[in-house]
Amino acid sequence: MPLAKICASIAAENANDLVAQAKNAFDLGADFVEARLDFIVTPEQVMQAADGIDKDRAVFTLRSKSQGGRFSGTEEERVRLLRKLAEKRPMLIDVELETLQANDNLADYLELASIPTLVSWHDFEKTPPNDELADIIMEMRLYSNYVKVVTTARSVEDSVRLMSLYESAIGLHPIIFAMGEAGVMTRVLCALYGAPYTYAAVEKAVAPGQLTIAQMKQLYGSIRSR
Ligand SMILES: O=C1C[C@@](O)(C(=O)O)C[C@@H](O)[C@@H]1O
Repeated sequence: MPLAKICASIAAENANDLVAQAKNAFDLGADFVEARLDFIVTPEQVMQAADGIDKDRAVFTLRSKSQGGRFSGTEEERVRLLRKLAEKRPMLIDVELETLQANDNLADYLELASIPTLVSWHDFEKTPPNDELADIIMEMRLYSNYVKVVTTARSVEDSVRLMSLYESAIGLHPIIFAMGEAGVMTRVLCALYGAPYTYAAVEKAVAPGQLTIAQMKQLYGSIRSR
């Protein structure tokens, strides 16, 4: 049994490239792919990309600019598109906590239709105190039992402290780790703390500190072989 599952983040500007990159990621040994659909330029291409990849092994993400994403349309358009993507029933649909809080209709639909939803929250500057992060997790709990909290580690201390947040997320399939150089250890360790998978890059990092699929496999492989 591999020690950890790997989810490759795929970012491309059109459907064909995204589908090709997803195939490449699976060939390289990724267990899952995260389709960063917010990098795609038109809504038609977003839906075409969603149709082109193996949705049972895919996380669909349409990240807002306010949470570090690239989606260039209006918030109404993004929410409408999220709903259409959810109707495709991917393995998980990633929706930011603030999006669920601001859009009852979307939240109700995801719940009533039992769409597996990964509630996410990101901080691209720092790692707030753990009690603040625990409060965020409490709010996430209202929407799903899949949660993701991604912060930015400014120091190794931030990373070490962040790992104890797993205690506040029992039963929530938590994915908790930190971006940045000082956070790389958390990307590797999260699997040992019970995260269902860790994110990796195919080649180019989609977020600060992302390792490649090959690096992750090398690290986990050598833990296993001892
Ligand atoms: O939330 C995350 C994690 C991530 O930001 C990372 O740091 O690996 C990459 C994003 O694509 C994904 O949605």
